[in-house]
Amino acid sequence: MRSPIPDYLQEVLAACAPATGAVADYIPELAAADPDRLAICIATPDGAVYTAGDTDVEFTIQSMSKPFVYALAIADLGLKGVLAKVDVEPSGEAFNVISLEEESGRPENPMINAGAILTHSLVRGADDEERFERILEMFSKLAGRELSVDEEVFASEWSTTHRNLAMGHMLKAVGVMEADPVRVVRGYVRQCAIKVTCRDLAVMAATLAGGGVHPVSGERLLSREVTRQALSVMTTCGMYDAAGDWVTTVGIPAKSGVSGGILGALPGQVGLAVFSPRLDVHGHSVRGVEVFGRLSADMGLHMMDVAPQPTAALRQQYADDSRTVYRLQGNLRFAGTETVVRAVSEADVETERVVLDLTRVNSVDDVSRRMLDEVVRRLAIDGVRVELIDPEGVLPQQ
Ligand SMILES: NC(=O)CC[C@H](N)C(=O)O
Repeated sequence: MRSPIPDYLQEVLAACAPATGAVADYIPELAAADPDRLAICIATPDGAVYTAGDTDVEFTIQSMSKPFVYALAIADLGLKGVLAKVDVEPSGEAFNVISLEEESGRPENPMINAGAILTHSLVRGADDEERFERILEMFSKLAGRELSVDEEVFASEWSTTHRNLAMGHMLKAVGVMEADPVRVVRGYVRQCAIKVTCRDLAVMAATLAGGGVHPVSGERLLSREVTRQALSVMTTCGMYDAAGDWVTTVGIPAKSGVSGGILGALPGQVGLAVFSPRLDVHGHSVRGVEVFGRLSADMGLHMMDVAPQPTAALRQQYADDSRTVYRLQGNLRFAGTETVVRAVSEADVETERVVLDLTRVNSVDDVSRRMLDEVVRRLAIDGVRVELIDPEGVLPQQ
């Protein structure tokens, strides 16, 4: 059978209105982009990739680099170290606004330029070359292929980036950034000029959606904690002064870039990317926003969309002469496991044995494991022996 998913993406593409808006031209070389390109790509955390349109056309990553460099800085320095330098508050302002928090002198968040420039400076490296090489290497791993810099776009932005240089000098002047501001901004502009395709972005996003594990290589590239932090700031700050509108309508942690790409990562489900260079007033791709809205609505991807009937964790419960059996199912997290704990607490177990049957359970998170341990311990105090049936070994070892 031919998968219906590429056909669906093709349909979304065909239904797109002709793009309005204009390509970014404050970076002169970006004005040369073909404004009517359009690509959509989705990638699952287990490595399936679906594409439609110009998915293999290269463009520069621009601000979509920011969450990944933020992740690298945290991996290098620890979250506390990074938070001491860059806050995580949505600024509600444009990406290129020149501002710092009054008291702390920190940029408001790592998704606006001021925060991203400082974040770049925090990546480990003996000098700027090594720092940049580490970023490029990480991006290549995330994309699953060797990436390189678009030297024309780099030179073009570097020769006109007075605003970013002003931010670099300001960060240095207030003492929140240690490194040389001109070198850091140069590195940041190079980071923005790394070339990617829509497919690369979807795969990179799928790594975030998969909790830091690369969808194709299976390699863990980011820890769960770092991934969570990157996704969180994407949610609150990734779309700058349109973040509230985006979160409420689309509901997918995302990051846009002035080259016309938007990448989104829905935790546990899917990585998405759209490319269409014409931009709105916020610097987001006009058709990118439109397509994300449609994909989210069609595929039920809004992260706040609560499933009407989550699968019950307790599938069946019965007792015979000698034992009370609880059959559990699905992915056990706090809310589901609580229903099991409640059932056992309220049952007044009269048999000598209790069986907790996990045969149909797919996964058990840490808190659920602790809750089940506590059930076993408390029943033992009451003189009830608990037998755990876990043929697939889903219960995490302590
Ligand atoms: N929003 C963006 O993509 C901005 C990135 C661009 N390199 C800049 O610093 O202005």
